[in-house]
Amino acid sequence: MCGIFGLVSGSAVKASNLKVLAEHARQRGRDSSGLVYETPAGYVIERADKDINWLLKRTNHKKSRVVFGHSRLITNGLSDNQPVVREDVFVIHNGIIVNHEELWKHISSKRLQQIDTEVIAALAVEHVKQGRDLNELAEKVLSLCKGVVACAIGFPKLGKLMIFSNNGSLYLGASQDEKAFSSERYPLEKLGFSDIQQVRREPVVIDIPLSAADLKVSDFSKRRNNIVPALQSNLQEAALLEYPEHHLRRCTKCILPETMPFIDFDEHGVCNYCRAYKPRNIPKPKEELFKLVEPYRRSTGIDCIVPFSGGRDSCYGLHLIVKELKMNPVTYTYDWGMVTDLGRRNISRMCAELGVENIIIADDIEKKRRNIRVNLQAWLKSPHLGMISMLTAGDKHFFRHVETVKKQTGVSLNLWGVNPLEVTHFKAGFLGIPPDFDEKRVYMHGWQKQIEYQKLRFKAMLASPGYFNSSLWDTLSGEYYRSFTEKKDYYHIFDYWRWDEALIDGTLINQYDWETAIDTNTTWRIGDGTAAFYNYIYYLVAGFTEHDTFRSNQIREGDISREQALELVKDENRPRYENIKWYLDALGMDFAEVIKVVNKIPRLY
Ligand SMILES: NC(=O)CC[C@H](N)C(=O)O
Repeated sequence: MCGIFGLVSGSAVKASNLKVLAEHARQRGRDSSGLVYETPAGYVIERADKDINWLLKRTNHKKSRVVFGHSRLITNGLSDNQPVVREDVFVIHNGIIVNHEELWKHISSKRLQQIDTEVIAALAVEHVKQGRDLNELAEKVLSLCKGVVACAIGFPKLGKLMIFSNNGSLYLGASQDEKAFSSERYPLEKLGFSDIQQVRREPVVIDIPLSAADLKVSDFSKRRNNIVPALQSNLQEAALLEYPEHHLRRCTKCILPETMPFIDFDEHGVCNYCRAYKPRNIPKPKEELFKLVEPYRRSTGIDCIVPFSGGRDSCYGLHLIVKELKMNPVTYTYDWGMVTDLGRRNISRMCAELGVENIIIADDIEKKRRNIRVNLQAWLKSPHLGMISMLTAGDKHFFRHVETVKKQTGVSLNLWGVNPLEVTHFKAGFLGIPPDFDEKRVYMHGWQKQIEYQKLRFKAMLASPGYFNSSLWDTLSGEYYRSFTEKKDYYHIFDYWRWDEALIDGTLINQYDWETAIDTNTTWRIGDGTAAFYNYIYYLVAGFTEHDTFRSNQIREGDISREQALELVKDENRPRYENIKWYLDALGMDFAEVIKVVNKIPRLY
């Protein structure tokens, strides 16, 4: 999640080395930053709600033998920052402690900050005060905290630094006169360390210059936007959301309605989506996959990359990869500012529980959200169901960074946990693209199709000039990577394991304490901050959502009956006030204003 790093040297640390470590940490989050460095007058801590590069230039650590840093993707406690300080201890932490509120009940000292990381600092202070062995601290922290903890705890008055993790997102490089740690292996390799170890539960204690002086802390904070809005309840506002019943004609076999783009019904009332359907949830023998991955297995270190959104399918996929396939994966997450807090917490839960490293590539979240905002403003001027994809275009860089992660880890095998029943032809259908029933998942799109798509979209963009804004490059380049990067060495887990909803939900919730949403009963796409909003629009205007397409596929697979599907979507299509509000808050848009415009869009029925 965040990037943490540090250098401990016999002489002044090299600025160029520090730059390599900081630059890589920045890839993992850049909402704010912090540094700790040693000076003759003691340890100085500087924190800023700015980029780590800004802080590095501003701070005077040229002569320091010890420098630690944090490049943060803020998940908890907007007004606090890392390193977190309590008394004589500082902590830099990557991960989310999902039970931190609960833990405070068992800590005798008072909570002073909002950030989850503070419990680690409080436990450390308590531990030292009780005169306990420092080595036992790691086990204590890890046994109490749920969720990823990959951290460094500094005790300047003892001349010690301790590092440990419960998921392996921490590496230590050592040479004769220098030690460096980082959230990932790659920057340490770049620095030329030949001796690199992954640090897990067994803590590593490093000597740092002893200092009797108190920690000197300074903050630079100017942020005005709340980039981690909380879920809220407001009955008055929620009442603005409409949920009209309708009596659309539906397919007699599945539940797709007549407003579905390109739908037609035969004389029995069966739709073309049903007629063209080829069952997808019929797994091949597992043994085939075992054979296919055999050449990629390694005796030590990671052997595959698991693209990991934190949603139910990638979470269950990870479970299978570790527990059944017995591989040693690293997860990869792209955070573009629309991963919900719940999604982030579920990533943290799964990685901690399975002891799996998480490589996160976090974009410039404020910028990405600004991009969505200008596109939503343009959309609201000329609402068009085929243009909703403009609001989710920013996440396509996910595909570009798969390649970054392959390069940086030197691992080529990708194992995807993509749900085979998740096909949403209608999104492009509303733009005028007919469904391609043979389409394969994830990595398929030809030139011709792209050109056709871009032409239609360009035409729709002309209806609202606001679309021609600075985000266009981000959209187009993301789509380019999505469609045209050469894809190899990948397999789909659900081609070999049947996708079974009850089993998946049960496993995740019971074995991993996986969190579900407060405003819906579905477990699908609850880690995606955009889904509640666009499904609201689809339902209101067209009378169906993604859920109708998904449940229809389940009917065709013989998994559920038509009656069950109708009942399920009646519940799943209900407007999700809390998440729609979160989405608009994150974009800095007014809920009532936006919803009033959406409510006025002419219906397709
Ligand atoms: N992304 C992270 O690893 C976040 C660390 C910590 N939970 C914070 O908010 O600072």
